[in-house]
Amino acid sequence: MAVDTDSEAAVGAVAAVAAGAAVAAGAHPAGAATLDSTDRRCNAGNDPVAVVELIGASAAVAGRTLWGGVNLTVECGEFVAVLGPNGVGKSTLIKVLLGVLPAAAGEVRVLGRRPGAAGAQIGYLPQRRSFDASLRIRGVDVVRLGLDGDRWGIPLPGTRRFNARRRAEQDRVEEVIDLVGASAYAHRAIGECSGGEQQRLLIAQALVRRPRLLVLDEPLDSLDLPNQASVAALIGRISRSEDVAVVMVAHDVNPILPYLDRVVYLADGGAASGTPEEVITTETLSNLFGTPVEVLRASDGRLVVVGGPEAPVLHSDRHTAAAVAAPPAPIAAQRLAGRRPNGSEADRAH
Ligand SMILES: Nc1ncnc2c1ncn2[C@@H]1O[C@H](COP(=O)(O)OP(=O)(O)OP(=O)(O)O)[C@@H](O)[C@H]1O
Repeated sequence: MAVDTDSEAAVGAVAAVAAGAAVAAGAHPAGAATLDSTDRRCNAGNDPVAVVELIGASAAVAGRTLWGGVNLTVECGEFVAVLGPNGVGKSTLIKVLLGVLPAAAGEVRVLGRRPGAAGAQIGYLPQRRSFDASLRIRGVDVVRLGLDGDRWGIPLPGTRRFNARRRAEQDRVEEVIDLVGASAYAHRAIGECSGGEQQRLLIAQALVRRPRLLVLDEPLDSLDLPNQASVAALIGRISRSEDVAVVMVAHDVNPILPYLDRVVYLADGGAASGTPEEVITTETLSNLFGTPVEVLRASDGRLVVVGGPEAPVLHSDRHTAAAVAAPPAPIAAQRLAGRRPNGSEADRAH
């Protein structure tokens, strides 16, 4: 979200970002229960409920079908990218997962429930956030808004229960700041932090309630290449260490390629899903877009897409067509091979 120089607007932006977390938190009354981590682990891979499941799903806005036939299963701790050209409906897919927009057809389940019903277990980072340099709110306070940004009323301090909850919350805020590597600057004003530092703090905010699903809308947008690489590595590490499934909209797959389990590639009316090796191929993308598309692999493992309506994995800056990609990022075949084998077919529907 862009913020102008008016500091009031900037404060509004903080609230709006917190509201992003709160949208995900839904009407869940924040409290000690939300800090309990005992029910959020992957259960050694035996969890019977997929975190996200789409079966033949399609979406439409203003009577226009954006994409359709999406089949996707995201298991606990998996990292999935949503790819496709500008305006194809990537953010719309996120709206469907959050329950903001109903699917036009097919079935969508999030943590075994209808979208929107499991809000407290979803951390959400909306698209295009930034803070004005004059904003004085500290990073740690922005993270804390992820815990209590949706809490109304004045708490009654002094009680043992209140104090215990405050301590637990404080511990969690510090823990998650440490997790994203933001301890060195979390007590500075957020407006003084760099774009990459702000992004880490916002990821901490989305994680602070220990969500089982992290939904990120272009979190690498507007970061320089080194920051794209380090934030991508952070998200990949968190998906494993915190057992949180990640669904991330991306315009350039290369920074996240080493960490991905699956991709969903959206095209006008259709979609393809599967492992990156299955989907990001000359054959699959040519079929999907109905026009010749060539996928080239550079010697350092980067993927370059040539042709088609747009080359979404080609460029790191979504506003230029320059063939710049992430730092060396070979596909970690062993990582992909080590993941759950189910759902690995490239589905195509058009
Ligand atoms: N409320 C709405 N009414 C009408 N059209 C809409 C509405 N919301 C989104 N759209 C249209 O739906 C299409 C998909 O939008 P969406 O934001 O999901 O695309 P996207 O793939 O995320 O795009 P980008 O990569 O540019 O962020 C766009 O053409 C957009 O203009």
